[in-house]
Amino acid sequence: MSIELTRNFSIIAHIDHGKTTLSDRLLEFTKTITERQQQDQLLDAMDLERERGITIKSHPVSMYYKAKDGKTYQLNLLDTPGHVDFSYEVSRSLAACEGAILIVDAAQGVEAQTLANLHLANDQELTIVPVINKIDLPSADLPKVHKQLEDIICIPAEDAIPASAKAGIGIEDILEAIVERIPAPEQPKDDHLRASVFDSIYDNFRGVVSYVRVMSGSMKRGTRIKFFHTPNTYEIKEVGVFTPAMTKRDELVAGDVGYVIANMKSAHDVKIGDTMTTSVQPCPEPLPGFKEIQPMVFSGIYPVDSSDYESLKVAVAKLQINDAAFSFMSESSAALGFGFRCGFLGLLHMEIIQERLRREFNMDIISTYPSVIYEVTQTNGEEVIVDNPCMLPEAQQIQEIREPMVRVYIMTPGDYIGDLMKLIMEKRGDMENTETIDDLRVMLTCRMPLAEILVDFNDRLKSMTRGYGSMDYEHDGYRAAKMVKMDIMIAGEPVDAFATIVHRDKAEGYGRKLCERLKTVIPQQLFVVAIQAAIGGKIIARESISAMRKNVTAKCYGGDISRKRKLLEKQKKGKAKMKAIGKVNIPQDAFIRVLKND
Ligand SMILES: Nc1nc2c(ncn2[C@@H]2O[C@H](COP(=O)(O)OP(=O)(O)OP(=O)(O)O)[C@@H](O)[C@H]2O)c(=O)[nH]1
Repeated sequence: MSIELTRNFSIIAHIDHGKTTLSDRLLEFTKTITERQQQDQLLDAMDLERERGITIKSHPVSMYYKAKDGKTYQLNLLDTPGHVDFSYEVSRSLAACEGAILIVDAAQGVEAQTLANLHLANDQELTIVPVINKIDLPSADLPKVHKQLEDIICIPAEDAIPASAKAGIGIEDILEAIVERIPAPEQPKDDHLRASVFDSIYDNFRGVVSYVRVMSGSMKRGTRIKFFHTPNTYEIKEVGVFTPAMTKRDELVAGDVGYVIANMKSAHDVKIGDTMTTSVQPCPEPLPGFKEIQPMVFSGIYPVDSSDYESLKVAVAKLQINDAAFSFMSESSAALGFGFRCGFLGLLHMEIIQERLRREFNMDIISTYPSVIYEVTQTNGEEVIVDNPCMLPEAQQIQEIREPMVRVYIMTPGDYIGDLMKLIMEKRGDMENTETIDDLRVMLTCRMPLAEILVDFNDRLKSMTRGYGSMDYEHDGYRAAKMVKMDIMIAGEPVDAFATIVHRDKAEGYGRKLCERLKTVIPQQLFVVAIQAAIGGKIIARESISAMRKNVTAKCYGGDISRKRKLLEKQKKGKAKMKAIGKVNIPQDAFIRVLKND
């Protein structure tokens, strides 16, 4: 297919505005996929994605469309993950396109994620084709959405294509707009191979499959390739396109979107955003935009039963071969035994990995409170990066601690602004902008510490706005803050699994909460147990559990010795599941309960 007849595009949208439904309709209309296949494809999707109703990852697809001008075009649709954890992948997919369809729900209007996605598309200077979806809904309000497009996004309302992905309205108009409005890929300036790797998956049988957009040159089976950010060279075993199944082709040329299989054995052999070129005649410099993926959120993962350590090690290593964004290192904790310190792109990524360990590997795991990365300047001038509260240098050795920040976009009905501003302040955020979107809604922009939105910010936003508020965020550098390490001591012994880095002003409140919660999960002992929160040796919160003599046989009056024995047996078993912290026995699930509840 000649380059003038190729169009590369993505679909961007707020969650639930109809991206998946529209993609399916485009595939159906171009007869790329039959209804029967569509069902199969749905069955193939990861369980997790279906349960959560979000698309985490999906394949690009090539379709052929005979346009009204009589010519047949190859349209390559690159899907983008719809979550900020994967925003680097989104930016690489967008960089491989010339245009994007921007879907806006006719009833809901522009949302926070619509804007965040649009920023990413504008950064890549893509041609935007706005589509107003769900016009079949009785609550659809086209004039309102038109006004929002003009006021907020600065797109002329007449450019927007009214559509219903569900009812099949406007599908042909969208395809025509892709052909007419989105430019063909640029003619390459020379013949050097330059292919941008925008995603990769790991296949148990074929190893790494790289998804690429070829910018110039060509490649086929036998071509020797190399990258700019990994050292090795590889020989290509197979190239092909997505129809949507992987379909072998003789060659990929400039303008094409397809896949490359070379003998790469681990997800770490190829980095997303890197440039693939030939090893014999490499292009002089890489394509722009590469970034090393940095994990932003860390958590310890431990086997509940310490004899499962080896199996857990095998499981995390397997996951890492699949997922280059996931990292781990062994660590040990006095409270939890041997386990791993794991790095994730964000909270959703963390949950996905934990779920996969549970489901695919049948691991019974416990994870510690998530932590972000802190940059620490020590008094001796040395810089250290801290991802584990236990590794924070002593207070007197610290000159400055900087924490990661995010810029948050919040869309909310105007009535809740007051409450939301309070929440933002409580979370140590700074308001940057308030903009009226329409008669009902307002968009707030603020800068907040990443650590503050990690756990419950979105939930509180949702409940505060009765579900009408939406948010999205992007990473925005580091800022100095008064962070301190808070220890939790049980009967005088610090328990490393509960150590956290908190803001000095919030330490008391958080310490009190943790102590109260621990009090409810630690069983009474034969002596009084003190639960204390401390900063650098100074106690800031305290609870105590009164002593009790536990006599399990008390209920068995008199005779029945076998029943007595049974109860004693049971008590012994119960003891085995306890973890001894100093002289206090803490039930294993106490950690789970306390850490989970947050
Ligand atoms: N009434 C109506 N409903 C639609 C239309 N398009 C999609 N929907 C419904 O809206 C819901 C969300 O659609 P999806 O296509 O899954 O949304 P999405 O944007 O792909 O969501 P993510 O994959 O989570 O980003 C589904 O229940 C669809 O059936 C439409 O044109 N009209």
